Order: sequence, then C-alpha cells, then structure tokens
Amino acid sequence: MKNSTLAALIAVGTLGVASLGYVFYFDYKRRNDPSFRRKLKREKKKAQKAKQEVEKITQAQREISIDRALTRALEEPLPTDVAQKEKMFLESVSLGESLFASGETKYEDAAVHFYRALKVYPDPIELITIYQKTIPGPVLTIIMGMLARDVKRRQESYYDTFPDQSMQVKAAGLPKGADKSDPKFHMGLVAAKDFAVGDIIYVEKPETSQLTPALKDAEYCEFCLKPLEGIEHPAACGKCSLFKYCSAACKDTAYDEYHRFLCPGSEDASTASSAKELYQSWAEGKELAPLMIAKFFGHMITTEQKRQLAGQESDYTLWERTEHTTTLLLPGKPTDQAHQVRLAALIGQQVPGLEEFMNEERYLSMKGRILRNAIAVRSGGEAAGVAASAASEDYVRSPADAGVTGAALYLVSSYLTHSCAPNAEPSFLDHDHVLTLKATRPIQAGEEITMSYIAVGDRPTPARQAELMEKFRLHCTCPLCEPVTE
Ligand SMILES: C[S@@+](CC[C@H](N)C(=O)[O-])C[C@H]1O[C@@H](n2cnc3c(N)ncnc32)[C@H](O)[C@@H]1O
Repeated sequence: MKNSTLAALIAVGTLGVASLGYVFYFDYKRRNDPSFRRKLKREKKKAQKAKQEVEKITQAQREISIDRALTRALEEPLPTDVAQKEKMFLESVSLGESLFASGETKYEDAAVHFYRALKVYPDPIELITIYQKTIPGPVLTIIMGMLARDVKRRQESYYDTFPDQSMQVKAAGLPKGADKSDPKFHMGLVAAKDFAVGDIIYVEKPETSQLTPALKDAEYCEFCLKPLEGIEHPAACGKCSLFKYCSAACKDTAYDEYHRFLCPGSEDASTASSAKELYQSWAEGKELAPLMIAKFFGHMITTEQKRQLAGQESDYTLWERTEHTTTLLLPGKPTDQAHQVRLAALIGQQVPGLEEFMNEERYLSMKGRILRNAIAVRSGGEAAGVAASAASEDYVRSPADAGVTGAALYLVSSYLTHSCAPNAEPSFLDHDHVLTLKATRPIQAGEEITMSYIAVGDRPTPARQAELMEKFRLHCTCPLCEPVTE
C-alpha cells in the first residue's frame, strides 16, 4: 500500500515536470515559428470543432435521456391516496438510492424513481433542496432536466384541454398562421362550431367579482351581485352582519371561498380590524382590484384544497390558469404595497408557505390581470344606472356604458379580443355575475369571437380609438379600424 502511494506520488511529480517543460517549449515555438503558428491555429480550430461535436453529442444524449426518463416517470399513474403516496415516496427514494449505488449505467433509472418521489411529495421545493444536498451531481442534473421538461410540457399542452370542450370555443394564436413576431399576433377565442344570431356560445362563472363602490349603500348580493329587490329572504353573515346575500347558497359559498378569511366580524381581533380596513378602503375609494384580489386568493386556496382532496393534483392549478392570461405591467404604488401586506397577513398566514407566495410581485401581476381582463357585470336593479367609467378609476371592459353593477374576472372570457364590429356580447341573464356569451352576428366555425370593450355606437373611428387607447392602452387593429386590403 505504502509503495503504491509512493509510486503514485512519483508519477504525479514526474508528470508535473514533464508538462512544465512542454509549456516552455510550446511558448517558445509559438513566438518564433510562423508556420508552427499557422499549424497551431489549424489544429486549434480542429480541436475546437471536435470538442463542440462531442459536446453536441453529449448534450443530445443528455436531452434524450431526460426525455425518456420523464416519459418513464410519468408512465404509471401516481397514487392519489395519502397513505399510498407516502408508501410510494419511501419506496421510490430507496430504489433511487440503490440504483445510483449500482453505478453510471443506472443513473437514469435512479433519476426516474427520485422524480416519482418528487411528484408525490407535498413540498417539492423542500425536497429539491434536500436532493441538492444528498444526490450526486450526474443524477441531480437528470432530475433538474426532467423538472424543466415537465414544466415546459405542461405549459405547452395547456391549450389542449383549455377551454373545456363544453364551452364551444378554442383558444388560439391569431391571425391564423401568424407567429409571435407578427405585430398583429394575439391569443383569442375561435368558434368550435357555427353559431346563429342569438345563440348562446357559453356560460361562464367568474373567479372573482366585486360590486362597484358606487353601490355600497344599495341592496345587492355580496357574492353574486344580484339585486336584492324582490328577494323575500335575503341571508346575512351571522358574524359581521355587514353583508347580505340573495340566498343561503350564496352566503355559504362566499363563506367557503373567501369570507372565512375576510370577515370583519371575526373572533380574531387582528383579522377583524384588517378585514374592516379592506372593506373600508373599497367603500371610500374607487378601486375594485384590492377586494377582487383578496377574494381571488381566498377562492384559490379553497379550489386548491378541494383539488388535492379529490386527488386531482395533475390538473392545472388556478394560479397556473390565471398566469396563462395576459397581464399589464404595473409600477407598484405605496397603496398596492399596503394592500398586499394586509392581504398576506389576512389570507397568507392561514396556509403554510402562502404568505411568501402572496408577495408584491404576485399582487401586482394579479392586479394587472384584473385591469386587463375583467369584464363589467351588468346585473341590473334599480340602483344600477352607473356608467362603466364611474364603476372604478380602473376601467373595465364593457360594451355598454350604463347599468354596470361591478366587475368580474373570467378565465375563458379573458381571451376575448375587442372589435368595433363584434360578433358576440356578454350578458347576465340571471341578473348575477354569471356571464352568458351570445352571438350577435352569425359566426362560422373557426372564426374569431370578439366583444366590444366600449360602447361603440355610431362614433367615428378616431373617437373609438381614442377611448380604447385612454382606457385600455390599446391600439385597435380590428377590421373596422384597420380594414384588410387584399
Ligand atoms: C383581455 S385581453 C384579450 C386577450 C389577449 N389578446 C391575449 O393575447 O391574451 C386584452 C388585450 O388584448 C389585446 N387586444 C384586444 N383587442 C384588440 C384589438 N382590437 N386590437 C389590438 N389589440 C387588442 C390588447 O393587448 C389588450 O390589452
């Protein structure tokens, strides 16, 4: 043993001296011999090319291995039951470890099992941190590659299942055949079948909605924005008795979805005072967004909890769905920060990890989505004579000026493009926040479905365009504003 150590030391030493000598020789030749320099350049180029080729092949092999590993990891369905998940997690980690120990040829197999463990672990980010400390480099590289590929595949296949077939529309990149570099490129909705004038294209419930502050003293259902006139037995929250609902069902849904986090009558003094502030700022101001965001996050938690209970983790989360819609990039204002901090304390604290999730960046991204995509609700009632522009200082898409009672955010309708000659119109048939999209012109399968974001009337193009620019920072490219010349 001692001898072999010595031999190794001598070998290293000798090699060291030899290479040093070569360096000197090399440098002397390089400076003094032009033909050697040329030869060297050629050889350097050749070597570089060979290195690039090898890197390309290794990279391609790595990509293939990552792709194959991901397909294998997701081939078998993952368990949904908690006990089964725990069992599978332990088995997968232990299998991964023993495969890794078997050597390089088993690295991909090891990654497959470690990845399956990751898919059922409740806190994947935490597990990745543990993996980073415990799993050796080559396997970790495959796992991280699988993760990136999984996220990419998931994103790319989003529109395969959204919108649901029952909505009779598809989301598509438009104009047909255009790519993202085309200035007219946008995502929009196309008809999945022909529609006649008056046909209902789809009916959609919102992810969040809010009554306009102008109607704060009027009688409307706090949840669905239905006028309470004529409703014999409106319900009310037993704790805060601040809000009325058109039915016990609306009261219970509101409680489940968000009111349990936002009740000003909460037994917890700090929750109660923060919630009061939130509603007060809505009542005093003109902003709808803070309350809509608060309700949205409450709804998101409830949806997520239900999804996990039903074992539907592989479905897209509401946040992922929302992130697919466009947003406005907004500079944060001091009031935004105050709202975000209050909200993180009110809702975020209730769920581990959510307080950090509800940071200022996500708050602003949600506000931007509301400003860009919300649609005016026109649920009617005696008090509703409010003009769309008076509904909020933040403009909401509304094809009619009068009768606006609030605003709501819809996932599918977020994709409706504006046209000054639209072929569809949102209406509120049950006098609540549920949107019914109706065809106002005949629509052929494959044709883009549009609504008007403003009251078009018979105003000339510059007037319409000025309003669209002022309210939505939108340079209208609809066929009426920019006729297509053949
Ligand atoms: C509610 S989103 C509609 C969906 C959006 N096109 C997308 O790609 O997700 C509104 C945004 O779409 C674009 N848009 C809608 N109608 C338009 C029009 N007539 N001309 C130009 N851009 C329009 C604007 O960028 C606008 O802010």
